[in-house]
Amino acid sequence: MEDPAGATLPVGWEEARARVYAAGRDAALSVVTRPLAEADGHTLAEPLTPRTDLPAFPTSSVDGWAVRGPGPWRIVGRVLAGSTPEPLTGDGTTVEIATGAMVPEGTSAILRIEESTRTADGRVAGTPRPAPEWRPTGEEARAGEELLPAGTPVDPGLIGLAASCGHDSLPLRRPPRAGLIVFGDELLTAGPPGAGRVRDALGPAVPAWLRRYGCQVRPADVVGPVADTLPAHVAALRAALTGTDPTGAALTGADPTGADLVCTTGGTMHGPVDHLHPALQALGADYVVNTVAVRPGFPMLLARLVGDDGRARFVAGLPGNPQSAIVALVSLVAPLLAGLQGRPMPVLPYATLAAPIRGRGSYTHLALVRLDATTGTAHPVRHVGSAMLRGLAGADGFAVIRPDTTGETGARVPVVPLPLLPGERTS
Ligand SMILES: Nc1nc2c(c(=O)[nH]1)N[C@H]1C(S)=C(S)[C@@H](COP(=O)(O)OP(=O)(O)OC[C@H]3O[C@@H](n4cnc5c(N)ncnc54)[C@H](O)[C@@H]3O)O[C@H]1N2
Ligand code: MOO
Repeated sequence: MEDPAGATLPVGWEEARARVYAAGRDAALSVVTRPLAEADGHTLAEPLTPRTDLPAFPTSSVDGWAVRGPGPWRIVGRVLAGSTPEPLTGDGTTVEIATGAMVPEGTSAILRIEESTRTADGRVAGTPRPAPEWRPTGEEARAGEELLPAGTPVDPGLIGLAASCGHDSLPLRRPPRAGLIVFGDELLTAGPPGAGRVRDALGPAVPAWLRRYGCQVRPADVVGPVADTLPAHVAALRAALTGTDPTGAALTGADPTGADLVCTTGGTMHGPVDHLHPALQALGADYVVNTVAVRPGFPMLLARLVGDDGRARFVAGLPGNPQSAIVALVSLVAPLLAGLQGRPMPVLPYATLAAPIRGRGSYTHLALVRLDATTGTAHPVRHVGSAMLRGLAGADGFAVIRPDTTGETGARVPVVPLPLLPGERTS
């Protein structure tokens, strides 16, 4: 979208998220079949259904005696887990049964071993509990019943369920492959900042954030700082998107299909050495989103390139200011990745503001907060300038203060989470 002066008009934050999610869905990664042991971190491409009823047969929940009719009962055999028992045909008979064993046809009750006694002539006596001591066929699920929908992330809980449902492998969407290109001649990659130069804070951090969103990022796919020239920008982007080195040769060990998503940092504005927009133009990219009405981070963008193979690949332009880059990750990259994997749009949790947060006029304000899980409250943190990372390193996410509003104490607001792992930020 262009205004009459030729400058791009920023799109609303919610609209931008909806657009990038839809673009991801339209370019959803192809479906592959993977054995269960390799399925973690993938996404269900089809609903998960059991191959049989669960349990597949009536299953004893206790060690004891499967009895028929009134007691005492004469012992006629034994059934262990893992076999198909003969039916109990006569009243007054019993078989010893193990937990997990298939209950013989004709069983009227199961008597726990510790609640049974023996008569003088060796028969089993006792009173079975009134509630059945076995799990009936189909108690947990019926064959073909939808247990989890397509788009569900595969985690260890799902993997265990799939195995119990009888699956050896599943149709899945793989984790996206991502790369990072850092722009900026002023960046140092080692040692303390000074003399006009700052440390590259994004090259080491963004790949780790991307991995927490489930991306595969290989060390070789993290490139830069790239020289502040247009040809260097074009070459770096082309190489990352195609899996070749900047001279066009295939990279040793590189995936010849390139990354699904390439993030870049810096150069999103139109300064003298900001080459991202001209580089995208040179590569024939089209914008899904080009600047967003959000503070900080408004110059963020998402562009799409369709390769010779017809596949869409994406470039997420993260602004150079370090906090703004992370705002762009949570704002655009997270919904894009959800779409690419066929997952639902991320649902934002709500929290109650423990202190006021100012609005940013007609822009959405993403304000770093620490969450208190016990009270459900969000607490603004300090040191939140867009060039700073101090506040972010102690925060759980960003409170969303909608355009033309102020975050009053006590207001319920959505929170965009940082992709933290269990145990992080617990102190
Ligand atoms: N005339 C205007 N100038 C700027 C505006 C504006 O509206 N008008 N907006 C500012 C905002 S807001 C942002 S955000 C930045 C975005 O600029 P770029 O994406 O082009 O980023 P750079 O100019 O390359 O760098 C900005 C800033 O961030 C530092 N930086 C860059 N990369 C890294 C890194 N990997 N690690 C640490 N720090 C990094 C860089 O040194 C600059 O200080 O534009 C403003 N300007
Ligand atoms: O929006 Mo800039 O991204 O405020 O620092």
